[in-house]
Amino acid sequence: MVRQTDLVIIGVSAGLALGILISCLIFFGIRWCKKRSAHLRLSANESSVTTLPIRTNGLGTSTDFSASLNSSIATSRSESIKKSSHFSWSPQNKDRFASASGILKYSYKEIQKSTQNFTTTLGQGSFGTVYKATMPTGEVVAVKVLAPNSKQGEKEFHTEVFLLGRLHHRNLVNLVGYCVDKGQRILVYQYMSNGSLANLLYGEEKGLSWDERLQIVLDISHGIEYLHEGAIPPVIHRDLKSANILLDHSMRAKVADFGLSKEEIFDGRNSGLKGTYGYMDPAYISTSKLTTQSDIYSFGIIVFELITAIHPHQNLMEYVNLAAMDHDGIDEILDKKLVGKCNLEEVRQLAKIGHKCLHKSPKKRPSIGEVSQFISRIKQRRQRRLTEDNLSFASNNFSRAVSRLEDRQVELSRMSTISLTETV
Ligand SMILES: Nc1ncnc2c1ncn2[C@@H]1O[C@H](COP(=O)(O)OP(=O)(O)OP(=O)(O)O)[C@@H](O)[C@H]1O
Repeated sequence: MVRQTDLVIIGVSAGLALGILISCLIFFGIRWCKKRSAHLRLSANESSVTTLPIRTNGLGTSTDFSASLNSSIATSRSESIKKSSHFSWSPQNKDRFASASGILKYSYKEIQKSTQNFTTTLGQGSFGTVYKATMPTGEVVAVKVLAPNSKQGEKEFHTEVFLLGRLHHRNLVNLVGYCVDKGQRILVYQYMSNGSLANLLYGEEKGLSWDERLQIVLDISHGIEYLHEGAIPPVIHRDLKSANILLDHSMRAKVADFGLSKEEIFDGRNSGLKGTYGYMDPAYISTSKLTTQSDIYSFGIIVFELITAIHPHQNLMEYVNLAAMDHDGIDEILDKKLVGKCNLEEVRQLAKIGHKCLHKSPKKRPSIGEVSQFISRIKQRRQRRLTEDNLSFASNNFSRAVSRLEDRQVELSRMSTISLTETV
């Protein structure tokens, strides 16, 4: 016969087991629900972002623009996926592509390892510290770690990831990944080995050639053209400046920091004055009305930085206004490193574009598409002139060689006549 105490023990044990089972079911049930709702939220975000259209026509005559636009959007995502050879599309790895258009999501540990425990500092910005990192694929990237005291909130950080994730162009510094882990927020960008335009203009370096400057200003205008005329809704950078233009290994320029700490989707809302002193459109300062034309103003300032190597904080505008009084006024404020090494007519043409961009009235400033066309024309004319110069140099050389040959022939025939006379 079963004793009464045994019955009690069996009853208590069964009760306990049942209790544990029910608690487990509740615990896992809650976790599943949480995961599911997070997943649904993410999917909703993804679809809302990936369906944001990118305009591919009506971009003026900027020749390679729409092609590069289409291909850059289509290929950069799949390339970044393909490039990660260590990475396979398995259900566990699905999380890596949680962001809008497939930019990679990294763990804090991965970032820590790739930056050798955050010892490879590239620089310091208002957002936080930037480190050089080598990813497991061998790809070198720049990693921006949001400072813990940064005003940039969680929500804005995610907006940036979703916004930058959909913007891809050869003249923008692309966002290739991000990390939200262990209370840290990190952005992973393409690495730009030649640093910022500001460093190249104002640093100790030997200086940029006129050819390089023309290519840089055209690259910048193409980057802005994509933001203003390629993206829907248009994206206003709001902080264009030489410090935010980065250069890659072949000195091609890319616009950086777009939207990092600025609300930039054009929605007509007034979200407070944002930008950098010296680059900010005076019309925007006085009216608080934000349009793409404010970026054109800042671009105009960069044009004159490239011509003069005078920083806007060193009275650049005063020099520029004085120079505007004469046809050749700009010659007086030309960067010393360019004197005698550039075509002054081209400098004046570029300065003319710069002046148009700085027009007091935003409506009278050219669109970025027009700016790109003006600069392209200067480059094309330059190219033609250089080719003609080369041809005429080659033909001069040829005529000199021919005349030397003729002289030689005369000399030879003269010598043979002399030797004949001597024999006779
Ligand atoms: N993608 C990159 N590749 C290489 N270097 C970079 C990259 N991004 C930033 N840097 C370097 O890191 C430094 C800090 O950059 P960051 O963009 O954070 O600040 P900033 O633009 O100089 O200033 P702010 O954030 O105040 O506008 C700069 O000197 C820049 O040269």
